[in-house]
Amino acid sequence: MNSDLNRGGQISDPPLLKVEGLTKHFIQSDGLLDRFLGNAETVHALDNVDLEINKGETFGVVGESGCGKSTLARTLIGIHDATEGQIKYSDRDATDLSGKQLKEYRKDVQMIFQDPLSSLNPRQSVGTILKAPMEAHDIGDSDEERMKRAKDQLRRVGLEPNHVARYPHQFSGGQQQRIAIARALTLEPKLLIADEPVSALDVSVQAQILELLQGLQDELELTILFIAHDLSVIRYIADRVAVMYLGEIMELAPTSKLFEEPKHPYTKALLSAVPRINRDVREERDRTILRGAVPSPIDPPSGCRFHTRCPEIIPPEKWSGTQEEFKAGFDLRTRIHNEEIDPKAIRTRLEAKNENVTEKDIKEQILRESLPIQVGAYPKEIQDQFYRCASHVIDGDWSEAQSLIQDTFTSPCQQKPERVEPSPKHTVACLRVEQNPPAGRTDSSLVTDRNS
Ligand SMILES: Nc1ncnc2c1ncn2[C@@H]1O[C@H](COP(=O)(O)OP(=O)(O)OP(=O)(O)O)[C@@H](O)[C@H]1O
Repeated sequence: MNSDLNRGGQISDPPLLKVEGLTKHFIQSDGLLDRFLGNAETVHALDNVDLEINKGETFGVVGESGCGKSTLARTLIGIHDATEGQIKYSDRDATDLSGKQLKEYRKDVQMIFQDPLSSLNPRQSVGTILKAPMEAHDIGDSDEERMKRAKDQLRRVGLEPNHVARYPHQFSGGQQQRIAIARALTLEPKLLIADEPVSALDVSVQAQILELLQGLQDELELTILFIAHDLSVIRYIADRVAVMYLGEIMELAPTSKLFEEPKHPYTKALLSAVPRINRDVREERDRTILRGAVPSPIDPPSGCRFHTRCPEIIPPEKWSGTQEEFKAGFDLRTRIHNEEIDPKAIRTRLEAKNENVTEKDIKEQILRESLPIQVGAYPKEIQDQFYRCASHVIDGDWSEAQSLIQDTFTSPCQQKPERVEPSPKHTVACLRVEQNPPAGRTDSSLVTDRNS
């Protein structure tokens, strides 16, 4: 963290890195024939990501496994080609560099990884490992000078200069990460991309590496893009944070703002799972358990990608029940959409207890298992609709079941939300959040208004 920044990167310089509409799709197939026959699938690893990283700040990216954090890092550094979008580095388009400028970008932007050992050649001594990038970039006039620089970097990261003679396996995990950091520093980078650099380490070692990175940042005026799934690590190190879900940024804010006034329901759910650090502060936060698995990035939900799991999904204008009832019905809709109900298995389970199982029993059991609240809570016409859906599921007629339930359970959240700025430097992609809300108005009051 840069102490000169007021935790939010409020500086007037142009950003060091500016990303606009960055998209990375992977084509997944079993081979050329699949591609030829059109059987290949598209993995939406990253979609339409916009962000700016200011000089000297630590920009955090957080999200669950598979949300696209590493893809973002690897696309920024050029390991993956972007499918669409722009990466501007010091006002130059980094997706379109060649020759000297490309070499300069590759020198300026360095990366460290979660597992340092896999990025360190086990057959090379630490000295050889540290000299290699200098050789590739013509840094240092002689081998002696490069070796001297390698020793200086080892000292800088808290290791001994004579460690140049040792091999990676002779070090602990924390020391290996220090070697990886030293190697990145040999090129005097301006931006260090750290992809989960502490998540494989013991907690005490994690703290040492985080302190080392902070010290290096102050000493070398480094800009850091820090990727983690651990919110407490991000809270400790980052000036600003982007929260990712299924390849998209849901919320981006200065760290203190994000932790104290999260706006997006996904951020709120993530934060609710973090144990309270300050036990003196009686700030009770109920844990939000998100129902359902993260959807596949091959077929991500339309609109807000979080809507299928969102505890605050917005009912349509015509909905006259409660939000909780709508949410439960929408959960059933999602299970039917994903064909996640197995009526044969339900029948077998029921028959193990009772010989005379009727279709009505199976329908009731389907609704007991897949509708999070009791069917009796709904008006008669919706109950009838649920039973008809269950009949179609038993018949294997998924498309009938799907179109029947989507008539009632359709949400405005299935449309892409605009990004809004509820306060300066804080952007959120959620229909519940208003641009510059008037003082005293909470986001959840929107729901009340809709349903009143
Ligand atoms: N080379 C690839 N080919 C196909 N799919 C990929 C490739 N790399 C990543 N993906 C997919 O893209 C999605 C995003 O992966 P990514 O590794 O960026 O997520 P992540 O947030 O870094 O997760 P983790 O913390 O587990 O590494 C995942 O569904 C992943 O399976």
